[in-house]
Amino acid sequence: MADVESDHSEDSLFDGSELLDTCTHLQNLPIVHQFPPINIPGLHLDQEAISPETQSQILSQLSFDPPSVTQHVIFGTLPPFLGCLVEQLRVRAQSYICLNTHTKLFNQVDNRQCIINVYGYNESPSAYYLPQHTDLECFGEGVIILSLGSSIAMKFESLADGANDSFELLLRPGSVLYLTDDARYRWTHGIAPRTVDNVHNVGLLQRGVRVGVTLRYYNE
Ligand SMILES: O=C(O)CCC(=O)C(=O)O
Ligand SMILES: [Fe+2]
Repeated sequence: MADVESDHSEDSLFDGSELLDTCTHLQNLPIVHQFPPINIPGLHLDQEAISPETQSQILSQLSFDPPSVTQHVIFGTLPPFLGCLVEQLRVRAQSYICLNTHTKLFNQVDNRQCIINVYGYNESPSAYYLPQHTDLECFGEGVIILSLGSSIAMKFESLADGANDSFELLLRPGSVLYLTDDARYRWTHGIAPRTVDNVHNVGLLQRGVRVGVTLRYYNE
């Protein structure tokens, strides 16, 4: 009897109650969609826009020192490693984004602003947290979000009175999310503080270190 008890306590990662807590926690995770589950004007997700090689090249140019330095901000001319990529995305997006929207995203006279954030630099859920928000008006309409390094779920919430609509969308490494129109102004976006995503038709995906590159225009 004594042997059985000591075997159990030494080998088990969880006691019974912790295991139950973990299962309940996983069951309560929201479903993360691989594709937008509803049609929101101005929401475009290009799942495979940036090759693994280009992602690595960009990541090799960036350094962070978390928790004090988790962000870089660039105003005006983009460094060549980003400028070349934006030019490739501009050409690529012509095939599936209409001219009016494409102009909002890629052909404005204002200066560029680019903000680069690292997520998941430690094990804490809060290292992934981005509060729900709409981007400030001064950034103009077209918002481009590149995801590098690891997948993450971005949450969208409708601002329409009483609508209470929300969903989470998987942003894979190498994907590009474009926000204009309703997606830019009538829905908020953010990232829930979690370390795991429960992805529809895939299952649980552990979040890793992700770098988000957000490109906008800046009208002073
Ligand atoms: O880093 C991201 O993925 C998104 C950042 C964002 O939404 C913002 O800077 O406004
Ligand atoms: Fe944003």
